[in-house]
Amino acid sequence: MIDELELTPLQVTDAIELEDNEADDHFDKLREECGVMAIYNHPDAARLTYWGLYSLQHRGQESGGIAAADGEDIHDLKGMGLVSEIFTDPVLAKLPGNLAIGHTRYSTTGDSALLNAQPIKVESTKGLIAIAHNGNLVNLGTARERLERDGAIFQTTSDTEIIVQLIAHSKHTTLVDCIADSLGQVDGAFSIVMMTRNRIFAARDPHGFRPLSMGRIPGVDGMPDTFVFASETCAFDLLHAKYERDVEPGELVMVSEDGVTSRYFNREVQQASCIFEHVYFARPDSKIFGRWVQKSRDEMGRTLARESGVPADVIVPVPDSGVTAAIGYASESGIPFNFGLIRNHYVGRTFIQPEQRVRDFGVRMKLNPVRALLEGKRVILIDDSIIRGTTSRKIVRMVRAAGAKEVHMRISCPPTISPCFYGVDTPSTRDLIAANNSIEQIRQFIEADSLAYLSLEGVVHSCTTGDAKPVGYCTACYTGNYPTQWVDVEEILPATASA
Ligand SMILES: O=P(O)(O)OC[C@H]1O[C@H](OP(=O)(O)OP(=O)(O)O)[C@H](O)[C@@H]1O
Ligand SMILES: NC(=O)CC[C@H](N)C(=O)O
Ligand code: SF4
Ligand SMILES: [Mg+2]
Repeated sequence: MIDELELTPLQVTDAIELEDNEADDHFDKLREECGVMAIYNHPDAARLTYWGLYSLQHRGQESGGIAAADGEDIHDLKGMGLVSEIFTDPVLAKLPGNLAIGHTRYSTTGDSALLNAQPIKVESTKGLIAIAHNGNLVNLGTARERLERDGAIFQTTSDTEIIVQLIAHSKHTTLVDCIADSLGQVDGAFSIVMMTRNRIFAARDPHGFRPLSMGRIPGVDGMPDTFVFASETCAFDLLHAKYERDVEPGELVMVSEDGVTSRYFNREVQQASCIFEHVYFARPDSKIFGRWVQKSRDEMGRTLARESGVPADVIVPVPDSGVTAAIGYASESGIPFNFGLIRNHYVGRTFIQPEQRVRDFGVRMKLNPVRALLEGKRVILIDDSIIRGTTSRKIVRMVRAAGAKEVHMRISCPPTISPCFYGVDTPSTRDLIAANNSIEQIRQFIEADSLAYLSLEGVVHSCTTGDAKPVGYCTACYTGNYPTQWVDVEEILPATASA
């Protein structure tokens, strides 16, 4: 990892002869989101937050931070890079207190810079407030201008600070009213955790785009329980915290000396949780939106096998995100599953940070074929998504070069035709291969023998089947039907419009 970070872009590009448009591939990536974490009432709150962030590292690798409160003050520490690179024992010792919140970031609004790292701490007339946010606010221009006219001085260029500035400028008398009032004024996606010197708040936007769960660690020897909030429940397991429930869409939860209280700041809109969390972002060992991700992905694979099965000798996942769907596909089809592509786990994503002009020859470095499993075989490759198609193209070539007789590509979600404005950094419409090409054209481009995607009905079925109360999902990246009114017109113009 250290060696990679020390490579300059010049050294990387000089050393490798790039094929096709490999040089641009880091822009093809589906960028992750952010992970948030909060602990109430634990003598080692910062350390528990650190462990939680470790489990949420897949949601953002650009920067991380922890703020802790000891009843008197809020201390915070933030840095660029992975949580393991930022937080050591001496660093954690500088974060005393029983309350803490933490964040791991992949930027969606504002540069990837220390300035925009979270938690963001603001001193206001209501006291010190720190916030950590997963999601992306839309239609910010007017709110920011209005706040600036009212005398707000922004410390960052991220969307998240709007929320704390709205709280700081709210005319309500109690802090909880100020928070509820402010959350009612912003549009878009937010799963947030906030803290003051002695309270923790957790809230989700009314559509419930991003996940946020609440758990509890039972107190020992008659001590009070510890409350935990995390983007994904995989963060609870390491802390021996028990999942209690989700923070509901439009809900604001407060934990204080008086216990847990809750109120709704908006119950007017329909739930539209991000279906792509189930497809790609969240870990399969997490329960999000009240449902195990593993269960959804397995069913995506099974449904894909039923919808577009093809005779083959082996099912090969594109690791890591394609693995669970491939297991489902293999069980349903009866075709053996095997790891025909091996992932090098030491290729970290710090290597492809957006503002570094580091050119990505990452696919060949990250994935390598297992010739012994592929030679002479009819192979079905399972991946979760195709964005520009350049990665799939390289993988298909790689598998064929390793001796595969046929290569069939199956994708465990529908074609991605529209960008996301709610916290997932997909490219604009003109760069999404499926927005500008037919499935047959994409098949030709990636050089597969056949290509099929899971249907929209199939993905929704996979994320709801067996649930007593199925949640409503946002599927806008497959349909273009956005749950909020605001979209960036430039971003949704088709490729032909820019020609
Ligand atoms: O259109 P493409 O350029 O082919 O992009 C899509 C690929 O990128 C993502 O994986 P990623 O490499 O981010 O890694 P992961 O699956 O290990 O999370 C996604 O899961 C696809 O594999
Ligand atoms: N990906 C995210 O959830 C990012 C949160 C916030 N919009 C930021 O850019 O910092
Ligand atoms: S547009 Fe796609 S990625 Fe964005 S919130 Fe909706 S389903 Fe998720
Ligand atoms: Mg992948």
